[in-house]
Formats: sequence, C-alpha cells, structure tokens
Amino acid sequence: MFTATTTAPVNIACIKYWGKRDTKLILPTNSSLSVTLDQDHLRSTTTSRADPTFTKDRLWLNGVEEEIKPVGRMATCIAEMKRLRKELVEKDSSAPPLSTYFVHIASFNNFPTAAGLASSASGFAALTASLAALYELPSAPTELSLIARQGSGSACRSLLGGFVAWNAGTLDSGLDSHAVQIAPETHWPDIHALICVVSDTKKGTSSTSGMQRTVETSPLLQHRIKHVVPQRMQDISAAILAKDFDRFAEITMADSNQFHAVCLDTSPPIFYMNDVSRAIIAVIEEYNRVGLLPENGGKRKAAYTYDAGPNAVIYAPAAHIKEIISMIVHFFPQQETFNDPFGLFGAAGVTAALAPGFNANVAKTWEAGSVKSLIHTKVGDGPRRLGQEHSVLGDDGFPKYLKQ
Ligand SMILES: Nc1ncnc2c1ncn2[C@@H]1O[C@H](COP(=O)(O)OP(=O)(O)OP(=O)(O)O)[C@@H](O)[C@H]1O
Ligand SMILES: C[C@@](O)(CCOP(=O)(O)OP(=O)(O)O)CC(=O)O
Repeated sequence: MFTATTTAPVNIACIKYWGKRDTKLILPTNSSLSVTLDQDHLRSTTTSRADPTFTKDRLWLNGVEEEIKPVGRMATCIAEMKRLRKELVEKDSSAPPLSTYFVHIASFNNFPTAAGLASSASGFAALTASLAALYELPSAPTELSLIARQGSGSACRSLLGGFVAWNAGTLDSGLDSHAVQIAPETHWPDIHALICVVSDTKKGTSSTSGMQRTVETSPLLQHRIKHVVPQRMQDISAAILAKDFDRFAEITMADSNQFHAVCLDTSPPIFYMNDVSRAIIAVIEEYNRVGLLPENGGKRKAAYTYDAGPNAVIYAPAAHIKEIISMIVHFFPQQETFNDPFGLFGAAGVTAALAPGFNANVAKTWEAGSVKSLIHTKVGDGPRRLGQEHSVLGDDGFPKYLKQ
C-alpha cells in the first residue's frame, strides 16, 4: 500500500503578506515573516494514498468530500507533486510509477476551518508534505514551499518551523519566491502565543479577494511595499536573531496595524477587526505602557497581531503569559473552561487579575463570551511524518471518519 500521513502547523505572520503580483502562481507584492505555531495544539493531519485501482484524484476535508476543480489551487499542487515524482522515477526505474496513479487524500483540522485561524496555511502545507512523503521525494522544505505557495500563499511558510521568511522574489517564474528559515524554534523557544478567538465563523471578505482589491485600489499599499516592508524584514530578522522581544513586539504590532490600515485604504474599505479586537489592542498597549516604565524594566512584554479576521494572536515571552491571560479574562470573561496546556493555573482554573499600575479604564468589561475561547501555544517545528497507525484514510482508501 502506498500511503503517507503528516501533520503541518499553522503560522501567524508578524510581517503580513497582502497583495499578489501574479494571482495564478501566487507571487506576492512583498516579503513576509511568520512564527510557526506548535502542532501539539493546532494542526492539519493529512493522509495521501496512491493506488492503481483509484479512478480519480479525490480529497476529503474534515470528512466531507471537496471538489478538486480542474485548474484550481488543489489540482495545481497535486499536479506539481506528481511532476516531481515523475522526475524521480525517470532517474530511478526501480521506483514504482506512483505519479501515474490517482490519489485519495483525507485531511482533518483540529481547529475551526476558514475562520481566520490560518487553516489554509496548515492545510496546504500538510497536503504538500504528505504527498512528498508518499512520493519519497528528497526535496528540501524550501523547495516544497514553492508548491505549497501555489495552494495558498501563506502555506509556504508552514513548511518550516520556528521563524520563517517568505522572500517575495523577483523572477516571473516564481522560482525565487519561497520560504526560508530565519531561526529554528529551538533558537527562541521562549516565544509563546495566546490566540483570542473572537469569532470562529467564516469571514465576509476572503484574503484572496480582499488583497486583490487592495492591490487595485490602495495607494497606501504601494508605499508599504516600497518603503516600509523591506526595512521591517531586516529589522525583525535581526530582532529574532538577537532574541530582542521588545523590538520584535514593536515591529509586529506596527505591521499588523499597517496591514489593517491598507484594508481601510481599499475601495470599498475592508474591516476585519471589530470592537472586541480593538479593545484587546487597547489592553495590550496599556500593558506595554506599564512595562515600558523605567522602574518596570523599560520593555514591551506582549505583541498583538491580527490576520484577515477579528481574532487576536498575542505573542509574549513564556514568563508573561499567565499575567496576560488573567488580564484578558478580566476584560473578557470566559464561558468556556480554559484548556491550560502548560498548567499555569491550578485546579481552580483561571483567575482574573490586572498587573500593578495597570489603568483599568482603557477598556470596559465585556459580556461573557465576547472572546469565545483562548488557545495557549508556542513556537513550534515544521511538518511531521506520522506512522501508519495515524492514517486518517482507512484500508479501503476512504476517510476513516466521515462527517455525519
Ligand atoms: N486541512 C486542509 N487540507 C486542505 N485544504 C484545506 C485544509 N484546511 C483548509 N483548507 C483550504 O483552505 C480553505 C480555507 O481558507 P481561508 O483562507 O478561507 O481560511 P483560513 O485559512 O482559516 O483563514 P486565513 O487564511 O484568513 O487565516 C478551505 O476552504 C480549504 O480549501
Ligand atoms: C492576512 C494574511 O493572513 C493573509 C494570508 O493570505 P492567504 O495566504 O490566505 O491568501 P491566498 O494566497 O490568496 O490563499 C497575512 C499572512 O498570513 O501573511
């Protein structure tokens, strides 16, 4: 049986990708940089199988079959991976001709799909990684990132762990538009992330259509591409290598805010953040104001960032996460029990509290459930190959779990 299972992580950008110069090849207008999050908490799990008895390529996402559109993104990724397998077989005639067989692919996300939690990133990275394992390709993650990129731009960064840059590249072919690791997760394992889930329903304007509208209409985007992002890419890479959280936080928050400013500068304007998102910004800004006081060490202690949706991702050194959760819970009381993967709070659970000197008037206390849930995770590694026992395809070649 020719089959392989892999998991792939989500990544959340600190320097945002927003805009394409080539919509078919998915080539961006600017470079971007992200933190890969730990697959122990958020992941896509994908099994691929090639079999001479299959009659067409098929894919099931969360137990529901998705159509593979003939020239769509999914079909492109599968075709590109088959091309690499074919090249391998041409060099080694003893290798089975797997590229001539159809594939069945099943994938599950252990978090909400299409809810602004970067499921397309982990999803296309897991698809690419599982086909690479199935086809026994010797390709390095950077080479595979060229293919995942054609599924969803941000997916190329999920092929690597740690701190990852997607270099925009300049070639029309896109061959230099790939992901590279700035530093592995082991370089700075102290970076933790708290995801504040404000909404887990499908968003109004997809990233794909929203960013093209911005390219077509926003003058501010041109300034960002030419005069802002190149310097920020250099500065945040240097901050990561120096483990300088204060600088990392300053750049991350500035870039999130500029990304949402170019959305507002789009015609018609796009609004991804809501009042809850903005209240979280106010809370983190106040927390940093206190941290920046000379008597408190003079440094920022947390960084917010928002993708194309209202959910906040707060990056912070591990030592501050407990204080941050208590502060968020103070303003945004929880209905769901906080799943405490790092055991920060005892059996009694999360308690609301504010740091000394914090001005409680920066935000009101929201009604319970305004922030639906909190996910605590940290920087993590790149895709993992799993054993056959983890396959999400059954021996019959169909998903083990179909949605009822
Ligand atoms: N595990 C997966 N395997 C394959 N494709 C997936 C997987 N998960 C998500 N996708 C694809 O990604 C699409 C969702 O992407 P979309 O950009 O709308 O949401 P998102 O990635 O959660 O949000 P965002 O990119 O704004 O953070 C799905 O409809 C599906 O086509
Ligand atoms: C705001 C972002 O999350 C946008 C992600 O856009 P996508 O990668 O989802 O877009 P497509 O390439 O069209 O699939 C910023 C980022 O991840 O860098």
